[in-house]
Amino acid sequence: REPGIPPGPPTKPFLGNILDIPKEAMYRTFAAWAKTYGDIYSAIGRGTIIVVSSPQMVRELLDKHSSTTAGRLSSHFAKLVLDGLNIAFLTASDPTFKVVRRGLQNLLSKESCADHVPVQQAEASQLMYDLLKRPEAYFTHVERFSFSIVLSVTFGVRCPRTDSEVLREFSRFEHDWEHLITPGHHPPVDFFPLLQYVPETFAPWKGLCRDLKARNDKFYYGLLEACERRMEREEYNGCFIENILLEKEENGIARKDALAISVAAIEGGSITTASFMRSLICCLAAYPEVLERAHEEIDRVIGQVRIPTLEDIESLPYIQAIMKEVHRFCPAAPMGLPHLSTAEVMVGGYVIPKDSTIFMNIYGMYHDDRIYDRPYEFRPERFLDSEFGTIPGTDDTDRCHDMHFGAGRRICPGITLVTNSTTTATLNLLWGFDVSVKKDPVTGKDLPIDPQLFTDAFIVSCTEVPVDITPRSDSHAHMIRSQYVASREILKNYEHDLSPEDAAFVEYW
Ligand code: HEM
Repeated sequence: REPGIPPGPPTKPFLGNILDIPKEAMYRTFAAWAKTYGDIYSAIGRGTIIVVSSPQMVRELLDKHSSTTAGRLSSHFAKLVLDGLNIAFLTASDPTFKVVRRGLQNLLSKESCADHVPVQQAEASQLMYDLLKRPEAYFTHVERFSFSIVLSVTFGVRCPRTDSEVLREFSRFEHDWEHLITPGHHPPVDFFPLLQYVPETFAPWKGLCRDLKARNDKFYYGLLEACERRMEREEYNGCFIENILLEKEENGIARKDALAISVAAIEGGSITTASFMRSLICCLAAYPEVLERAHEEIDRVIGQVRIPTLEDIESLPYIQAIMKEVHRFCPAAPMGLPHLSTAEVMVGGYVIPKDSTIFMNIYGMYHDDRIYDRPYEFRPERFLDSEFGTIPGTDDTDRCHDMHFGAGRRICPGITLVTNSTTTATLNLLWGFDVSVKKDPVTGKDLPIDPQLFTDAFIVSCTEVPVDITPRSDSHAHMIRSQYVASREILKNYEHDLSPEDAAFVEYW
């Protein structure tokens, strides 16, 4: 440990804390260490790691010093595979970073997001219809829903089926990419840069990177070219790529940058949105009293004769509390995305050296029992008892509702889009369905589920659990079908050049 840096767990010679940091569920270890070492502590891994574990420290280090803490770690694999196409791996001084961030502002601003609402509502209608038909596949239905929204608003095409080739290809790439960058699966090239020069015979990861790059390019340039071909045929639907290319003289955004902006939205917005919906469904099954109270509120305020829409959330405080509690209980990115300090900074009397990796301990902050009463229980009413769900009397200075979206210059740009998607889907789900744990066919008792068990990935959710998702009545089911029929008018605008299987699906649903 360098002198003056925050304290932390004892280190071993040469290895620092590398052996203490588990590859899986690292956020649980970070949360436990915060109890011993406080709001800001350090660990030694690939260089100095700084972990911030209170809203005040987040404000100090990531917001106030954002000009020096908005870097990202360099990744040799990201350079080889993504070739600058994914903003999450670009450092803030990279010229593409500014262009992509500005483009995302354009695509995801509050005003632009208002234009995306009809697509989100229509996709939520299909999600409800899918849940009516095949509730047991809820895990993949929400994946399709999330992916189709970002695909529609960027490239102007949708994903009608959970088996659509475009989703299969995307998921396969994400899976292989995550495997490639998970520590322990391949030699740590960033740690020992000389490994870059090992001949390919002894470095199978080099071939793998080439293969992944080819697949990634084929996937995204394929979507871009399909959009350009549609534009040549003058089949417009107002998607982001169309707008950028039509106004390229005025906006000066190059084709590759337009692509990078769309890639950012797809990579950032697919799995995260699905993760929220997956955790919501698991928690509703595990806590039936929450669902009962949500039904009571929605029946009282909305009634059973219309399906709620986005604006209705304003008059449904308990459902707002449920949504906040899902983000608290299972934050999709439990450690955010690591930032890198690009100069030395002083915070809280400690030195944060240049090139430190900074993690925001989102999971730890949301599960601190000094701040949240019974943090491991799903209790939406905590957000009715106090604004931030904290124990009354807690010092809420610098606390905000968006902690799970990161901080500083790299804060998630998709907050409005995801809030609109998840709110619409949550309202539709709660209005129309009962969600309960499946029963054991022999004993008739609920099958055991554990909402504390999260998927093992960088973006997490509650795990897939055996649930029954059933319409609340025949009348609810009938209205869900009618809403889907009506939404077909909107969805059709995004159904160009479908594969024969997708075309058959949208015709004979
Ligand atoms: C539940 C949903 C979501 C959660 C919890 C979430 C969370 C986060 C977090 C924690 C970060 C890292 C912020 C930081 O470095 O401080 C991030 C970055 C990012 N998110 Fe989200 N996000 C969600 C949805 C979305 C959506 C819908 C989009 C786009 C349509 C999106 C696009 C991005 C992008 C492009 C970045 C990288 C920003 C950068 O590196 O400058 N996210 N998100």
